[in-house]
Amino acid sequence: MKEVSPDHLYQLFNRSKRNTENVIKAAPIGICITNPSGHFEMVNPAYCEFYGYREEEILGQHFTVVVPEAFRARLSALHDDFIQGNETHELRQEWDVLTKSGNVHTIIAEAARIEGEDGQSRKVTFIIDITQRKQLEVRLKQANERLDHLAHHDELTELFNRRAGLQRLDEEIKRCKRYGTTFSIAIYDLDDFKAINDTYGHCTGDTVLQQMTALVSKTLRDTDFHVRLGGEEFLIIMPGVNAEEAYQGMERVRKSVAQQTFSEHQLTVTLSSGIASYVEASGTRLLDRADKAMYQAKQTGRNRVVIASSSM
Ligand SMILES: Nc1nc2c(ncn2[C@@H]2O[C@H](COP(=O)(O)OP(=O)(O)OP(=O)(O)O)[C@@H](O)[C@H]2O)c(=O)[nH]1
Repeated sequence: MKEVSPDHLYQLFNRSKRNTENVIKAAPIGICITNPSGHFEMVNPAYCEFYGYREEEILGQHFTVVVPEAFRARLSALHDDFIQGNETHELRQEWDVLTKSGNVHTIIAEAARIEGEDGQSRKVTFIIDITQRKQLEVRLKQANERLDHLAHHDELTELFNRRAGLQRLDEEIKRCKRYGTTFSIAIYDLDDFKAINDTYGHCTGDTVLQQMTALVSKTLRDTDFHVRLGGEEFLIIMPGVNAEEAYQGMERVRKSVAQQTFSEHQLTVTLSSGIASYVEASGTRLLDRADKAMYQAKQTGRNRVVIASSSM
């Protein structure tokens, strides 16, 4: 075997060191090396650019200069554990970090332990900026929540829509069948609402619907489920409530609507309502009975609440 001279070995070592340094310098991701006490010993240009520091500014500083105040103690402890080889956390982690100008970014950091020339451990950290991806994820989550909301709510009044209402009605019937409890529904409809649209326009009509439904929701119990069935017809599902209690509740609603004025034109409106209670009926049958009671309320002069009779 050919013998390698110490000089040659030294040259090879230096070349390898230079090569490593060049690779680190050219790397498109941020890389830093911290010493056992957590101070920066090396930062590459991508690291400096990301944090907005010049190399000479950041070298020698404690690495927590790029960590938001709230995480500093925790990250310092993790750094110590890592240097000592006691890390229990995942090496690849997501963190919020702080740039020189005070902006918070999100990074993925991955770390490796190396040995320094003094024989002590060093931590090499590789960082990838995922701020934009994070922001997109947040926007996507918000868009999905909005879509989900739209799927179950009416856009004008923000009440539950017909589909969500009918689904809830079926669930309530199942619950009552199973536990032998009861519930009531009320259907209500504004009286002569067409006249408001015809006189003041559709926009004013919309405002009246929004303000009136908000007032009704405020008057109801938290456990009641308020639904826009369509147009100016609404449904209220009242769990655990019998017909008489539902009547009292709807009388309260009817009176508060009749006493209030709506829109910039200070309009007054009244409503007619029909009530039906659960008696081993299907959702459709229950709606039908409440609808007939409401029709009777309209027929007998409007601005009133009628409980469905057993013959309905
Ligand atoms: N502004 C507005 N009007 C609506 C909306 N949905 C339904 N309407 C109106 O509500 C009115 C309903 O009219 P009708 O069915 O004749 O009922 P009404 O005038 O309230 O009379 P009664 O129910 O018999 O007391 C129509 O003018 C519809 O255009 C809506 O989202 N916005």
